[in-house]
Amino acid sequence: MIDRRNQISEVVVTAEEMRAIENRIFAAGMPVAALMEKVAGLVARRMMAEWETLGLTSAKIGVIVGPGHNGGDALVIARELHCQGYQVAITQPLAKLKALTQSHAQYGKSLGIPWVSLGELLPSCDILIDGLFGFGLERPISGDLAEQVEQINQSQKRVFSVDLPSGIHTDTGEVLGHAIRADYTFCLGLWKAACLQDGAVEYLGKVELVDFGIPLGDIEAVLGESCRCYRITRERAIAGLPLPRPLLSHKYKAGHLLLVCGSEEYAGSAILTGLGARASGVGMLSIAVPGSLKPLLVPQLPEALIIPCPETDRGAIAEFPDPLDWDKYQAIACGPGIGRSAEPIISTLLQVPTPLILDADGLNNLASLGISQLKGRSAPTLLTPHAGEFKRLFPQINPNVDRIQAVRAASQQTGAIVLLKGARTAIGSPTGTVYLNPESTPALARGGSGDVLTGLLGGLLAQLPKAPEIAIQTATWWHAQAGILAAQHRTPLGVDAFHLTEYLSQVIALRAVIGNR
Ligand SMILES: NC(=O)C1=CN([C@@H]2O[C@H](COP(=O)(O)OP(=O)(O)OC[C@H]3O[C@@H](n4cnc5c(N)ncnc54)[C@H](O)[C@@H]3O)[C@@H](O)[C@H]2O)[C@H](O)CC1
Ligand SMILES: [K+]
Repeated sequence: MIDRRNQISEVVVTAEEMRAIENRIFAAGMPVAALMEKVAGLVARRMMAEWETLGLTSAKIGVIVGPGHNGGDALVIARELHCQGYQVAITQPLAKLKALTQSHAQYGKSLGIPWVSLGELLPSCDILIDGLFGFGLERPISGDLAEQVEQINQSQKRVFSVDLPSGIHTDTGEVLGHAIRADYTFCLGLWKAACLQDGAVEYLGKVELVDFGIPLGDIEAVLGESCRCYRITRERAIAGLPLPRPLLSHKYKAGHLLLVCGSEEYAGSAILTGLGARASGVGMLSIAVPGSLKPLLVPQLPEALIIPCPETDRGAIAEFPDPLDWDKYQAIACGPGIGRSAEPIISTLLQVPTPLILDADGLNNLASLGISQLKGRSAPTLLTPHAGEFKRLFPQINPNVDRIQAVRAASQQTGAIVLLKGARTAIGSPTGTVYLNPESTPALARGGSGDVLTGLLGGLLAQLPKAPEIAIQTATWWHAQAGILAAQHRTPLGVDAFHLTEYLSQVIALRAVIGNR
């Protein structure tokens, strides 16, 4: 039972995949009308439960019915609400309806549910149900329909979307011309990719999956093993925590991380990255910084071994001290605050056969060297760009539309794991698998928060050097959850990077419910 719920909640599909899964169900004998009845009945019950919680049981309901089966779902919902005593009215912007949708419309009319224009509906209802389009949207919304969508958005009514906010592209999350802004989206059966794409974030409102019992066998038959897209659930993230620690552990068994960060100009970066790493529970932490930063770091991170490096005349790391025993590190994380002229440092690190994270100026220097430098790497490389850094590294790939395809392409091009930061951070692996973080907070859009992630990820990677794809999912989820908790306690304005580091342990203690792990 629990197993099914966990598995379903981590699957992410495209429109094409959803249609193929649905077709298998129909081919096996499930009548289309029966499935619609089941799905829409579940949604109607969830809506009524939600309105009870919100104190909206006497709300007047306006239902927007589109031409396809999304409209059919909306009609079943409208009928159920009407039968339960809700005051319901329907608007149908397009005359032509698919046969099943037409049949539900006919029955709805026979029950006396009023059919009105949008102009009449809007002033007379409190809540709107959006059943205009679902995953069948095939072209931009235009003309009179576009005007109606804008009227809906301007009406400020509470909108509950069925499957997706109408006008949102199911795979990319793009607004196709115009889209309805939902307050609540009930995604049907499996998570559609749009629910985890940045482009749709402002249109989705609160999102909820309505599991209607799709057989796991049908999902597996369609998705197979390769090119899968996963939502990073709490369970997936917790599975990557290096807990429980072995009872007979010692510090060198919990990984040794080398951070390479900081410069005279960005001295604080080294501290924030170090504090992020500290929260990971890493056994040993070494931090290579320009020599003059050592006195600054020791009081902040007394447990760390500080490696003072020769400096450039601008106070950046010029080179690593010689000799440096690279073999003792299980992971290296480089970039925060190192400055733009650190190409020799990056070139050296690329030769080291140890899992390597590059972030911030580590990425900008890599862009100057060229991503072809990654080809010869014998250990995993993890790149953690924001959209600007991503564009410098991959000028041919647009990171702002379909972020799933963007990270997949970048990862396959370089052989590196590529994490594209955003409201819904996307992580691509060279196998084609993509991982998406479902929840975050704009409070994290702030200088230094990425440094904390780099440290945290480095610390986890040092403990899981053979499982970089697990470490990066856990770090991404953990960092975002710490931001959410910090924003709850301190308001979104109080989530500076330093305080964020203090919430990393708290979030594990509170949210992971790890018991005695
Ligand atoms: N996933 C499932 O197993 C179930 C899904 N259900 C619901 O069905 C829709 C998908 O239904 P479909 O009929 O394929 O598509 P839509 O309702 O989204 O609309 C298609 C309809 O609209 C026309 N159209 C497309 N784009 C435009 C446009 N820009 N302007 C005008 N008209 C457009 C197109 O020609 C079609 O006629 C899914 O989202 C669920 O809500 C089932 O009810 C249950 C099982
Ligand atoms: K919809």
